[in-house]
Amino acid sequence: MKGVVIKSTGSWYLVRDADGNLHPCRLRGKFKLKDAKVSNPLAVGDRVMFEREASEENTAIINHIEPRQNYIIRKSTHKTAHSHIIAANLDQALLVVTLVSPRTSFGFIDRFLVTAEAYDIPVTIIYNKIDLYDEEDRRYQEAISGLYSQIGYPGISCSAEKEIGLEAVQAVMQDKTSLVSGHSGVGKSTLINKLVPDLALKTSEISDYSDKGKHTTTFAEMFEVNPNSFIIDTPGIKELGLVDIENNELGHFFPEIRDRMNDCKYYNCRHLNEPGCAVIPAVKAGQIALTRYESYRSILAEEDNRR
Ligand SMILES: Nc1nc2c(ncn2[C@@H]2O[C@H](COP(=O)(O)OP(=O)(O)OP(=O)(O)O)[C@@H](O)[C@H]2O)c(=O)[nH]1
Ligand SMILES: [Zn+2]
Repeated sequence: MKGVVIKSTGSWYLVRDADGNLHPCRLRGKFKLKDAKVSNPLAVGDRVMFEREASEENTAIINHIEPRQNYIIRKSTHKTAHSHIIAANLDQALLVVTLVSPRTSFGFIDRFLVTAEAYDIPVTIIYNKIDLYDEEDRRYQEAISGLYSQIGYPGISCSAEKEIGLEAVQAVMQDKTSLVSGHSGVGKSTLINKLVPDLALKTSEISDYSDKGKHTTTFAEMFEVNPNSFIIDTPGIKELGLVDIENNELGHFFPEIRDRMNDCKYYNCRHLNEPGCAVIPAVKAGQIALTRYESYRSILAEEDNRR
């Protein structure tokens, strides 16, 4: 049978078949880790084939993993330790941010976008808590969402709590598997609760299975919004770890820098103070937002420090 992993605990997996039935599964022993730097062979979102074992009543065995279209990892903070695959086969990421209560920083947003670019995952930014806006906040919001949509990250404004604008969120999720991210307190849980019918029921159904496993540490869970649309929630994961980015590659992950860097005089221009740089004049002329350029510089400096 075919299915999708909706929960992974490390030692066993919960797989959803095409009819929506859940199957606790184990991985056939022959699966070795192909990538030695990664600690888990299978993650939420993986498409698998599985079969029931005659001897075991309740557990099925996964015997095939489909190649991944993409995946996101969490890098370990220890240099020697393994990275963890958080989720696989994502169509898009929805980054939930708030301009008030609390205000999401540009640094946080841009870092997330760089990672998503590196993984080639499209991002829509969800501006939540618009019910708290005053006139000034509204203007600010328009400027910020204008800035990001021009670069290629469309925005949706909503209030999860007051149920404003949720149809638009639903529309972008339709027929897709979406990762929902955002820092603590932006309203991810509130939003997911409004979007996923019977969420409490589904959560308890999943945790019924979890109790049977020994290691229940979970990194991500997948929920059905409707038969063709899924959300991947990553409780406890605030940021995606930056992937390894070579020194002069970072510009590739800022679309507005990427568009101009071919005109720089030096092929390895870092767009800091090099002569003949095509990026710096665009920042000065206001064609590239200063906040974006500052994020670029700050990520670059951090990468330098890690070397
Ligand atoms: N005014 C207002 N408050 C909201 C809205 N959405 C969520 N909240 C409130 O914001 C607080 C945080 O919401 P959560 O849904 O718990 O946020 P979260 O992103 O899941 O936070 P973590 O679980 O810490 O990751 C709660 O008190 C919510 O009631 C909104 O649209 N408007
Ligand atoms: Zn340059």
